[in-house]
Amino acid sequence: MSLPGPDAPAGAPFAAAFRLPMAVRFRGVDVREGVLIEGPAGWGEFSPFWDYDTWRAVPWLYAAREAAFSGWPPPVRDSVPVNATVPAVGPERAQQLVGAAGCTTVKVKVAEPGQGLDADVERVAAVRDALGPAGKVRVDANGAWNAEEAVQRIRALDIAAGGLEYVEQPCPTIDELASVRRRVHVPIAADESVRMSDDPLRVVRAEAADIVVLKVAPMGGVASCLIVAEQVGVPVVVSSALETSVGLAAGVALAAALPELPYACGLGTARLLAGDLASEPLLAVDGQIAVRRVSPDRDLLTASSLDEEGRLRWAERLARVEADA
Ligand SMILES: O=C(O)CCC(=O)C1=CC=C[C@@H](O)[C@@H]1C(=O)O
Ligand SMILES: [Mg+2]
Repeated sequence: MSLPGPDAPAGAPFAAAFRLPMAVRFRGVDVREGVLIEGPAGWGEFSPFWDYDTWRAVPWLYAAREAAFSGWPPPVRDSVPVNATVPAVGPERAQQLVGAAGCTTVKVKVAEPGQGLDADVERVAAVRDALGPAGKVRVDANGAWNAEEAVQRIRALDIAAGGLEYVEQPCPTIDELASVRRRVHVPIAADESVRMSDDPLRVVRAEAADIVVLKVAPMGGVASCLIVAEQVGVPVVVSSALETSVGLAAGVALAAALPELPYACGLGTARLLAGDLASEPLLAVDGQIAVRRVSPDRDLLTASSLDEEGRLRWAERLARVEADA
């Protein structure tokens, strides 16, 4: 089995597997891989991380098919505000990233395996320093802390930041999030508790989150995220799944279609990749990304295409996910 390519029979959707190195290691990932598919509505990206099993990758396929075959609801704004995203790097590199991004909101990764609270405090303080007093600093712990650790660390990071906008997923479980939320004044945002759950509204019913993070690919597309946003009853933050600009365009479409957009979106992640598939990547200018569709550049796609072994790996994965979809 292999992926259909430019030589596929007439009428078959074009699909191409890609591999792009990250500019900075992020969530343990050094390389992004995936498949682009083309349909009558445009291009979609299917790029579930390899730690997503077949069942968890199904929503990524729905999101890619929506982009390629159905399209997205009309936008209500023509640009969306984004945050800069700072991985678990040292304080100097963190300041460089903040300076290069030109955003007034920054999300800082904390609780990286192998690092301690000191490194987080240093990074967060450096980001505040680079941003100035008017900017907003949020942190994301990816569920690494237990409730007790979370309470202590959030207090320390809130001081280092001179005030945190919110803390994303401090603990893994909804019960822990609820307990932490009762004990700190920093707002709690739920990410994994929403995108990895079979019931994305449970976290809010349990009064465990002030804010909900929505990611188009792991949540099955723009339309399904809009339904969650409508039902959830708390503000939402649209964020990426580290896609190329082709996939990021779906997140931008969601942010563009939401009736309210009170927070900067975590969609400024094209900068975390060392390359892209579009000749004009979805990069923020003055902290804003313009709302538009993105098509890959054929030469960039060819330059980033996977080798035979990689194409086979993705063709097999796609077939497994399609069988479950
Ligand atoms: O929200 C952002 O600023 C960028 C996106 C981001 O942080 C993430 C994207 C993809 C995978 C996740 O581990 C990570 C997150 O936890 O939110
Ligand atoms: Mg997160």
